[in-house]
Amino acid sequence: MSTHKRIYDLSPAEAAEVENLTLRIAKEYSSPEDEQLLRDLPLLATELPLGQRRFLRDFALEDELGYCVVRGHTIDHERIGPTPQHWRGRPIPTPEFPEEILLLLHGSLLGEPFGWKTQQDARLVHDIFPIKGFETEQMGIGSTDTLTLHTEDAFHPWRADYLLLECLRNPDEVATIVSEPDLRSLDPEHLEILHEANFLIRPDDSHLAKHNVTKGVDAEFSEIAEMKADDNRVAVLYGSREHPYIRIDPYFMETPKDPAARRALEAVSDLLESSCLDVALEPGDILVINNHRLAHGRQAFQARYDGTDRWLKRVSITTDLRKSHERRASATARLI
Ligand SMILES: NC(=[NH2+])NCCC[C@H](N)C(=O)O
Ligand SMILES: O=C(O)CCC(=O)C(=O)O
Ligand SMILES: [Fe+2]
Repeated sequence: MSTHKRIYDLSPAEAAEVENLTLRIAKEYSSPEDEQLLRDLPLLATELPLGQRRFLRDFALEDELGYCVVRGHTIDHERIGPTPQHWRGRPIPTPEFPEEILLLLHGSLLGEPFGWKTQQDARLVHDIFPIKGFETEQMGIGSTDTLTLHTEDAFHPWRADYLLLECLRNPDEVATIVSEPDLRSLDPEHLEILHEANFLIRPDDSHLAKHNVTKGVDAEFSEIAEMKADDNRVAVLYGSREHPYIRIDPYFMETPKDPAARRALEAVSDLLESSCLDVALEPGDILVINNHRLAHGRQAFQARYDGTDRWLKRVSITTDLRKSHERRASATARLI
């Protein structure tokens, strides 16, 4: 059992300190994509309270828990304004640039922020809010259907090591679903099969060309299209046998033809479903997800579309930028 605490609650004094820090940094840089900001993040993060930094570092090093929450940041609802209708066409920087910096500072204590050329028009920090017309989609912008349990970008070998979700607004207390299964409870025969490369995980719909207007990334979208049909089988469990890591997104996986593989996938999917917990994020919470241990999703809800909708910010963090070198434009570029 891990000794790491699940929640770090900032004191009011710490929250004020952090707010001043992010407001100051926002004046010194131009946007979340500002290359100088990305270079400076770990240097700037040393100004976060020590307890907060230690909490994140311990979470990462112990590598036991699937998630933790840093709670108590101040969100200035006046300044950030209403929840937008779409993530496209926002001003640069956005009014919530200080909140984006806050998310990036947390990420920089765990690794390097990166983004996808094929997702949210290649932006580094993503918006998660309901968008009209996408209600029933299996994407963060959906609402009326449960967002089914998944590893973020499970299909991709360069998926995030950590995924950070920051809550700006959540008036209806819509829960993020977390599932941290005790994989050791699985049948040894299933465990064996899940550790072998038997499974096809397809790209999810957020990476489709039709949801993006980014120019000059035809090669990347073609690659996604190929990954929808290839025969690149992967293991669902990996790492140690005693405390395995998991990559899974049952909704976007193919049912294995082999009956034993099919039964093993069903068993781990059932275990995931029976290990679910609701975490309703509060404004000022940052949910830190260990993307090798936790599967996550979101409860269904009714969107308001009146500027008061639930609004999260999301960023992907890698501990190893080098593995995606071939796809990044330069050593310091963040888009893959
Ligand atoms: N089971 C799923 N719904 N998987 C896809 C997850 C949503 C996706 N990560 C997005 O950005 O919208
Ligand atoms: O809205 C949430 O709480 C989670 C969203 C999510 O998992 C996603 O967009 O991939
Ligand atoms: Fe997700």
